[in-house]
Amino acid sequence: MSDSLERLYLAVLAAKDLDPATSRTARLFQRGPSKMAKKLAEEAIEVVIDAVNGDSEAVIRESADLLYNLTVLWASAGVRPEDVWREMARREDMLGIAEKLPKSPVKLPKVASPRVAARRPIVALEGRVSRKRH
Ligand SMILES: N=c1c2ncn([C@@H]3O[C@H](COP(=O)(O)OP(=O)(O)OP(=O)(O)O)[C@@H](O)[C@H]3O)c2ncn1[C@@H]1O[C@H](COP(=O)(O)O)[C@@H](O)[C@H]1O
Repeated sequence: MSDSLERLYLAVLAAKDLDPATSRTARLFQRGPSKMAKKLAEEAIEVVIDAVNGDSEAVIRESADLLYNLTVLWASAGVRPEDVWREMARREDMLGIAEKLPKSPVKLPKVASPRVAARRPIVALEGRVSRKRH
């Protein structure tokens, strides 16, 4: 996956200075970051709609369009795929540390914290509302 995104990113860089009349990518670079952002958002919304409609084939197609538009915005913003991979690796490392936390049960404080106490009336209210509905 990261290999094909890197190839796509390089293809986008190679196309950005082509003739906007023949290259979609060059056209997006000519129109600038706000147009790129709009296209990216449109593709994201299409993925969301297709997912909600249960159309997995369309989700796959629109996801590929979404990734293309994401690489265009990265290129415009001076962000390289490896910058994103580094951030992902950093997060994986953090999760790795979390997994190494002691597995013995954590003792809860005897007195509920103010946050938990403050939530109690809301829970009771929710209970009353749902009883009225039935
Ligand atoms: N990989 C892609 C790629 N994937 C998806 N798209 C998108 O293809 C979609 C086109 O689908 P449609 O014809 O249905 O167009 P549309 O969304 O209805 O309408 P518009 O996007 O034209 O407004 C657009 O949303 C593009 O954003 C891509 N456009 C270009 N590339 C690659 O980008 C490189 C540069 O290509 P050019 O931009 O053509 O120079 C090449 O390697 C291309 O293969």
